[in-house]
Amino acid sequence: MGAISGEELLKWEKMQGMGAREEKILVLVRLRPLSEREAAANEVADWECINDTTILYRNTLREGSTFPSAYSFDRVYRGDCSTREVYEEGARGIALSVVNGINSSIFAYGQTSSGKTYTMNGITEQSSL
Ligand SMILES: Nc1ncnc2c1ncn2[C@@H]1O[C@H](COP(=O)(O)OP(=O)(O)OP(=O)(O)O)[C@@H](O)[C@H]1O
Repeated sequence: MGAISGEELLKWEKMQGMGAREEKILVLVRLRPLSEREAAANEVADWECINDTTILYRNTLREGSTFPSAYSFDRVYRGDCSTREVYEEGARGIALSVVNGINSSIFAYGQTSSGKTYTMNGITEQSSL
């Protein structure tokens, strides 16, 4: 993994808004692309990433639900983002902060098949490169 540089720490603090000393929890959301099976069944994604921090939820199941809801997070990764990008921007700083003696943890939360294992295995592989 290597040591964390001052530049990386600054970038990490910037991502957290007011700075790492004030913000304790960072919430990153990664959307996964539709699987081949879902695409073959003409399913559509209810979630859409509209910028780096906001996702829209369109409830296609509920009739009369025409207005999408917007949710903001510290960082949102769209379905075509690579695991490398998620690692570099979202996880590397946290992993390396441990080397600097900062207690940190990364955990994945989401419904079944949302990509927790894929992402956590992927960032672990990236960190060992
Ligand atoms: N970003 C992605 N790009 C491509 N495929 C993905 C991505 N995320 C997940 N997948 C694929 O989607 C499927 C479900 O992912 P995964 O097993 O990681 O989900 P999970 O959240 O760990 O599920 P569970 O809670 O059931 O263990 C897998 O086949 C995985 O390869």
